[in-house]
Amino acid sequence: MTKQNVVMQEEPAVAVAAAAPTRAVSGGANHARYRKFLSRPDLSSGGGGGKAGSWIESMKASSPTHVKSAAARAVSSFASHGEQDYDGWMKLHPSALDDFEVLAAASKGKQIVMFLDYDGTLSPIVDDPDRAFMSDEVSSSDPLALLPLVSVLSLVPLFLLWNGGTKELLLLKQMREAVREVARHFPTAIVSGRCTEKVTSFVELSELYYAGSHGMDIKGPNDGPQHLKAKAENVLFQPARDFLPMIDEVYKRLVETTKCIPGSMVENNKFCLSVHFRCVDEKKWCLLAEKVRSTITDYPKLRLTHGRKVLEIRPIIKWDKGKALEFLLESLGYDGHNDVFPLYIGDDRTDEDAFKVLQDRGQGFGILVSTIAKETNASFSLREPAEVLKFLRRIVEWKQISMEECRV
Ligand SMILES: O=P(O)(O)OC[C@H]1O[C@H](O[C@H]2O[C@H](CO)[C@@H](O)[C@H](O)[C@H]2O)[C@H](O)[C@@H](O)[C@@H]1O
Repeated sequence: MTKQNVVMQEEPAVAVAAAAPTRAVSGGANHARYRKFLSRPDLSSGGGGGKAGSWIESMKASSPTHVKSAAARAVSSFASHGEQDYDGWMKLHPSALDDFEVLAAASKGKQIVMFLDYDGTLSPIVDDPDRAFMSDEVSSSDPLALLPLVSVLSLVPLFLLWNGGTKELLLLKQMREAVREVARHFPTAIVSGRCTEKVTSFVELSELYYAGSHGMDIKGPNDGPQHLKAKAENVLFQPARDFLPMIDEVYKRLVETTKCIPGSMVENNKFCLSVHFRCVDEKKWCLLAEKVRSTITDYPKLRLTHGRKVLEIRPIIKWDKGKALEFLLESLGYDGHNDVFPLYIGDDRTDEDAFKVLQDRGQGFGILVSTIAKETNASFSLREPAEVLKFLRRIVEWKQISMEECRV
C-alpha cells in the first residue's frame, strides 16, 4: 500500500451527451482492416461541447439514470435497500471465486487469453495517480518514499495482531508475481486508460501486451516465450497518432486554465488526457467542469468521458478498450477461432466496452471489480484488487493441475 488513502468504492461513471459529427480521421494504421474503425467518429459518448451543468450531474452521479434490465433493477433496488440487494445483484453477476468451477468448466479445452485493466483492478484506487503502485511496494525510482515505509513497516507486527485481515495485505504484495505467473500460462494484456509507458513502468513485466491510452497505443511483449514474440511483431497499433499535436496542445491549455483549482491535476496519457478531481473540493467541481468544457469546445475532434473522479478527453474516433481486445485477439491469431476463451477483468465504465465485445461474441467472460451493485455487461464479479489477486492465483493453480492431469 502506498502512504495515501485507498478508496474502497465509489459511484459508477456516466458518459456525457454527443456533439456534432466531425470529419473522418485517419490513424497511423499499419493494419488496413482496422481503418474501418477510424473512418467514423464515435458519437456514443462524447463531444467537445455540452453544458457544464450536465457534466456536474455526471461528476456527481451515484446511480444509473436509465433502469432497464434485471441488473439495473437490482442496482436501483440496491440504492434504496442496501447490502441485501447487493446479494440480488450477485445472483446475476456471481463471484468469479465462488463460481470458479463454472468458469473453469466453460473454458475447458480452450485457450484462455487474459485481459487486465490496471487502476482499481490490479492497483487499489488512491488519491495520487502517480502513486498507484501495483502492490505495497514503493517504486525503486523514488527512494525518499522509502523513509515513511520503513516506519510503517515497524508497525506491521502490531497491525497483524490488530487486524484479522492480514491475508489481504500480504496478498496485495503479491500482485506482480501473480500477473507474471498468469502470463507464463496464458497470453496476457494490460488494457489501461493510462499511457502505455506509465502503465508499463508500474507493472514492470516485459512479457505482457500493453494497450494504453484506452487501447489507442498497443505494444507487444519484449520478451517471453518465442512463439508469442513472433506473433507480437505484428502488434503495434496507434489509431490516434494524428492527434498527438492536438492532445499536447490541449494538455498545456488545461494545465494552465485549471492551475487555480486546488487539488486538480491534468495527466497526459499521450493519446488522451485525464483531468482528476478526486482531491478537489466539491464546491469547485462546477468551476473545473466549466474550465475543461470551455477549453475543449475549441476542439470538436475531441470527446469527453467520465471515469472514477476523472474527466477523460480523447479523440473522437471509434476506438475503445473493446476494439483493442478484438485487435489483440486477431493479432494473436485467434480471430474466427471457437477455441479461444478471453477473460477481461476491469472496474470502470471504460471496461464495459470490452465486456460488451465478449458478450456479443459469446466468447469468454467479463469480470467486474466492484463492491457495489452496478449495471454491467460483465458476467462475473470480484469485489476488489485483493480478490483479483486470489482469482489470478487460482486460475494459474487450476491450469497447472490440468497440465499435470494431461501428463499422467
Ligand atoms: O483504465 P485504467 O487503468 O483503470 O485507468 C483509468 C484511469 O486510472 C487512473 O485514475 C484512477 O486511478 C487513480 C489512482 O488510483 C485515482 O487517483 C483516480 O481518481 C482514478 O480515476 C489514471 O490516473 C487515469 O489517467 C486513467 O484514465
